[in-house]
Amino acid sequence: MTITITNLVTYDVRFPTSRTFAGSDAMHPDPDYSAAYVILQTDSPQGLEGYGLTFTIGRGTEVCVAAIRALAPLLIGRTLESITTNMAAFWRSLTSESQLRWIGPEKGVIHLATAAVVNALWDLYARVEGKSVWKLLVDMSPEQLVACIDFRYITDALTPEEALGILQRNVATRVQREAEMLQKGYPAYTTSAGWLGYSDERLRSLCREAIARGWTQFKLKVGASLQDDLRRIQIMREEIGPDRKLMVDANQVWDVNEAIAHMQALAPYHPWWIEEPTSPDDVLGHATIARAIAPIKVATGEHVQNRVIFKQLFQANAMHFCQIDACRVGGVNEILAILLMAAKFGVPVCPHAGGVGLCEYVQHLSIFDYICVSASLEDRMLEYSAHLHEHFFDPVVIEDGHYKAPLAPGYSVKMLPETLKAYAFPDGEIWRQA
Ligand SMILES: C[C@H](O)[C@@H](O)CC(=O)C(=O)O
Ligand SMILES: [Mg+2]
Repeated sequence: MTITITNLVTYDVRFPTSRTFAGSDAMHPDPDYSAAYVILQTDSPQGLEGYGLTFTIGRGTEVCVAAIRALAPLLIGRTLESITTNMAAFWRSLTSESQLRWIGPEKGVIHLATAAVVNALWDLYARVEGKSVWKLLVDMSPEQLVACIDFRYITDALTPEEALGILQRNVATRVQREAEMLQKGYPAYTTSAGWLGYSDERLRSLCREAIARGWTQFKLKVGASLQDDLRRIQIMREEIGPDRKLMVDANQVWDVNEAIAHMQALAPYHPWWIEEPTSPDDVLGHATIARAIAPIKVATGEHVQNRVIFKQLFQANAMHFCQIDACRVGGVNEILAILLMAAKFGVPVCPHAGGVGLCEYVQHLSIFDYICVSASLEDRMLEYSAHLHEHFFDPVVIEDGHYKAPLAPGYSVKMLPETLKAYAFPDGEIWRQA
């Protein structure tokens, strides 16, 4: 079926989560979870559209919307087929557009916008094929997958031939892992008990509720005063016991030496990883921290801007867990490059999902990663945060601490029309009442 993209519509959608401190951390104490949301309209007789978003936390969403509008002429008028037959070339045409590139390149707002548009395109592609995005990827041949990747700047770490080799060695056993995913789902951890703005009582009661629901792995926000962090980690450890996993997340507030000192003080509570201990751009700083605080591990990625910085983090042994974000880097195509580099360097991928729509996105990426790339669940888990799923047509389904594999066609981020209306900023009723 040949379909043409006829229009791109974008929305600024914001949820007032700062009112309850949901999503709060040491660097972002008052996030309003938000999305620069995209609809790709087409001439499909069935009315097929593609839906994508990039995650933001309030002010600045309008800047992402403007960047998405700047990219729109690169898609409007194109047939889906002309794009999918050479995905890598299409991706490069967006990220290397001769004038827009200057305001990146491949980073910041223009790259967030690229992600929204590229993800909307994958959503459309999957809907046309009648598959969920993970299944669309799983059904592609290794050659087709490699043809989606722009290898510019990463061939010193991963060549197309090596990427092909990784994918090919897993082909024979894909079917078993796909059946396992459909039956058991992908293991997860919860972030929802430990937001920084929650009181000690709330932290305690949310840990209890989460355990009752079957959660076995927990993340706690840290990075306030050491005294507060010690008190809060003690509460979480008391509640979850010595055997359940506890991870901590500082959201970039520390200098390198502060991170080391702080983590040495928290070490008696056995955190499994420290996430974003310092600036996401500081590759060598992460490596220094990783060496100094072993056996505590280092995780990062939600603010890592592109495959080039991920490459350096891998090359420098600077992170033990790779936390891809579905819309920080340039959408599915760039994620494929990062998953394959992670496999080559033997680093488990545990995606970032604390945000609106991120859980919906990353379930597809982790399920694909397991079936086709890593072929392992060891030390791997997907983040889960409990808020705002009710705004999607196909919200994530969690059972017993696992994500159920999504089966509906697309990438799962299509929002309800009433949500787009009520939470539109600044004119939706939620904001007019504020
Ligand atoms: C501002 C976001 O909620 C951020 O704190 C999420 C995050 O760091 C995570 O989920 O990890
Ligand atoms: Mg984080």
